[in-house]
Amino acid sequence: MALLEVKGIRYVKRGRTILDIDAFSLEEGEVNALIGVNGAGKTSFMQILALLQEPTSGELYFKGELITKKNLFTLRHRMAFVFQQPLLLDMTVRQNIETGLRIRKVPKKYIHQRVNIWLEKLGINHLANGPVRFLSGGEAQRVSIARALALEPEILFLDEPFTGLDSPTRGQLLFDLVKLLHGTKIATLFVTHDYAEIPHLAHRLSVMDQGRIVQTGMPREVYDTPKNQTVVQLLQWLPIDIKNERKLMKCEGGSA
Ligand SMILES: Nc1ncnc2c1ncn2[C@@H]1O[C@H](COP(=O)(O)OP(=O)(O)OP(=O)(O)O)[C@@H](O)[C@H]1O
Repeated sequence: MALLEVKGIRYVKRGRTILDIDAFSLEEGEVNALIGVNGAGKTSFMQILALLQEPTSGELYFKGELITKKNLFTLRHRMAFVFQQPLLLDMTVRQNIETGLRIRKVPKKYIHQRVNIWLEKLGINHLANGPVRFLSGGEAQRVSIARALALEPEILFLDEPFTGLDSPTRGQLLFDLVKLLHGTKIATLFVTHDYAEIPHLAHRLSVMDQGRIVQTGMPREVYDTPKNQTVVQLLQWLPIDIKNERKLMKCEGGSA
């Protein structure tokens, strides 16, 4: 069963249809990369999935249960969001991670221990008691990811989390995140404009165009059988390893 499922979502703003999505699902434990040109509707869609925005019409289901105003608040607490900008509070690193746990009413006695675990996992132990205002972009994004993962969400939304980071910082953070996510059952939807991240991180790829999901599938599948010209055009920027992987499979007698 899908963890999160969309049925016939429309999102209209100032008379304009921003999203018109027949069906979409996020499966348990999967990392799904959402791509599309600027303005395609990725952030709007993610905010609706994360229950931060209400669609104009349509239905969302969490583990088969219809999401309504009644269960919205509880279900939102089973999700976490990492924004493009870390959006940290002007306090210490530790306090930033603790705040979300307090809001979600995690018992006090567990908070310190849980924060320690995620400080360690994100490699930011040494920054714990310092103010966030002196952090570099990469460090701040690590805090933001630690804050989200410390909530132990069932679904994680990452909206271009590596934007603005230099290549080595981005590469290391990506490497660490892959290890963390693939070692958990957290379903993740991440928006990216850097297609080099896709083969490392994503089990599935979803392509968005003008407010619609035009194709979803394994990255190589989508690359091999693009549904339309938009997908073809976008995927010409896919990194060489996906293309090579396809050739490699052929050489090894694979079916690709
Ligand atoms: N509150 C709003 N009111 C009116 N239009 C909006 C609103 N929010 C988003 N839009 C429009 O909806 C479209 C989709 O925006 P969105 O930010 O979701 O796209 P995106 O794919 O995330 O873009 P990018 O890659 O540039 O971040 C854009 O044309 C945007 O101008």
